[in-house]
Amino acid sequence: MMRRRNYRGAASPYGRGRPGRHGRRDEMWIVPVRQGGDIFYVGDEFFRALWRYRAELAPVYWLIGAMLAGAWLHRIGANAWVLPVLAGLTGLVLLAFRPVALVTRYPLLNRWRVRLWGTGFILSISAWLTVATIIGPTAGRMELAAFLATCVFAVPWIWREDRRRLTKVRILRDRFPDTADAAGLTGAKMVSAVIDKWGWTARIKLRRGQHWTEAMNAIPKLESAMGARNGALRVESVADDAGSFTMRMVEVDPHAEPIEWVPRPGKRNQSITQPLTVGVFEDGSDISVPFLRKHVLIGGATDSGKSGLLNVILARLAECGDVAMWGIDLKEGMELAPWSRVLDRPVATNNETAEELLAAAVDELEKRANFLMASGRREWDPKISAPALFIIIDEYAELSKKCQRLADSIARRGRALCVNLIIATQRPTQKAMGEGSALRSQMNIRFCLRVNERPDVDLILGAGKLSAGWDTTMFDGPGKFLVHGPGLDTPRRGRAYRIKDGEVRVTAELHARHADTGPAGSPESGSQARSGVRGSSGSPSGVSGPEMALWAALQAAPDDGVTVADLRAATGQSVPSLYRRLNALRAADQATQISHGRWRSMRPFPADPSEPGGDPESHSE
Ligand SMILES: Nc1ncnc2c1ncn2[C@@H]1O[C@H](COP(=O)(O)OP(=O)(O)OP(=O)(O)O)[C@@H](O)[C@H]1O
Repeated sequence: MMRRRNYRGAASPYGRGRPGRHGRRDEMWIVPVRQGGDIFYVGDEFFRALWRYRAELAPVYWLIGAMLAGAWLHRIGANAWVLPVLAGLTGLVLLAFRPVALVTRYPLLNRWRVRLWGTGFILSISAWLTVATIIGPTAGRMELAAFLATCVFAVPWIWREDRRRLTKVRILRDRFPDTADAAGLTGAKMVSAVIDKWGWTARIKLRRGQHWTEAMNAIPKLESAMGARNGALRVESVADDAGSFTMRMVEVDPHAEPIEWVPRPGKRNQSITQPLTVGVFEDGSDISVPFLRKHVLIGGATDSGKSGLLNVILARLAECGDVAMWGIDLKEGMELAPWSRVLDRPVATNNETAEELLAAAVDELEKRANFLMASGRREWDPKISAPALFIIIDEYAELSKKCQRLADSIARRGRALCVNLIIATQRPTQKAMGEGSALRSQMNIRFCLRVNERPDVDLILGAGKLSAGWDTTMFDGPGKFLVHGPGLDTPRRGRAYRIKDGEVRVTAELHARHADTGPAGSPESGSQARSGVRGSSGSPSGVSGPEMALWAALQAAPDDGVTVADLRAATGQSVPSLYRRLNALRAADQATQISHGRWRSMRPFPADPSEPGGDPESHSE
């Protein structure tokens, strides 16, 4: 078989058409030879460095560029002063109006500080060039002026956070071959790196024939080669490539100090269908927890940070447009009071109002179950018009037996229906959770903060967790926890964000669902507590939203249908939105128009739940 020839004419046994590697036994040594002597090599490296570090060297290039441009304009003649003036004006106009293409290419222009810097830069350089055109770039003190202006603009340019990060990435990448060599991973290359607050993460490509587990074994050597502290480095495999790995260097212990709360931008534009970030793992990565259709248990000793974590979860849920929340706080409503405008029902502060609230939740759950059965579906898909309902219970052990029975019922049946519990308690013993209750086993996400007794870990996280290495008795600061749940099955130490009282107030204000009416049981909220809930979307349709109210009204409609005016009253929706939904239901063969302006459901009797049915909500709103 003819072998393909490489570029030097040597036959490659691998037929790749490129030079073979040094040292193959059946191959002669091929040493790449540079044309020219050492001076060319040095020159080559020098120009490469000028290009590679162009961002850092930019101030020098500006200075040289300005001097050359000034000299050229001056040679053209004094009348050319109009050119730098026009160029400067164009720059200022572009900066002021920022065309989409420009901002897409340079997103930093969205920052006012960058624009301020840009305005100053354009004004200075066009003014200097105008004068240089008329009197010459070296006349008087023109060079000094250019040098000083360059220094002034270079400081923020060099100091920019992202530029410093970029420089650090480059240094890491350039040094990595030596580091890898020292750790016995000769030939490994850093392909990319990202710097963050706590350290950096890099993707490493190993030499062919090496496996990522070799990097795992080389961790102590890598730490030593990089001069890092013990335990600072983590190595993880890359799913689709056994010869690559991800290297995470934690330079600053993220848990050494409280981690400040980071709100999400925008107003209620998050969704419960996405995991919510509640804190930071010890390696600096975000703790993203999937709350959708999950019951949550938070356990820990006094002052371990349960209420703090509960506040973070509430803040994250408040940011979701497709979530409604109710609260029970038997510490006289102290913990949940700041959230009263976010909660869709007055906070229950005693066992009587808690019982009403939980009974309403069971009622809601049954309505949802009937609705899903009638529409042939099994799971509630939360959306703004049909939100997921979370019932937050601080200090569960204080609830009466009757309340606990209702909560147990919600825990058993509420998951698929998006009626979920978030419970905080110190020790979830069988007694505290209610005798004969299966509530604990229904909790799919469990946060275990510091506990005083080792067996409490098993109580909170589940039997066998302590012996499997989940131990929180040694945790020193408040807010530190281990979390167990779907996708969270290794004991990684996490710390919740610290959300201060002021931030709670700001978040609650930003995501307020209604005007404040005080806790349940207070005179001003009495009528609401009795009548049920505040409409989660301002409609009279209750927490399930207009979608379910519409469906219920269509199902209850007589044979000659229900009028659009009645549907409006039942759902609180506008006529165009109602017609949009009605047409979608009609297209799905679930509703029919009997006569002008009169509608009813096509399926007045509950369908067989095992039968795959249409989804009345699957149409765009
Ligand atoms: N993530 C956190 N980071 C830093 N400090 C925190 C954090 N969470 C809570 N703290 C602080 O720890 C202290 C106790 O917190 P918290 O009240 O939440 O504990 P707790 O477990 O609810 O206590 P208790 O059982 O007495 O209600 C408070 O001073 C709070 O500011």
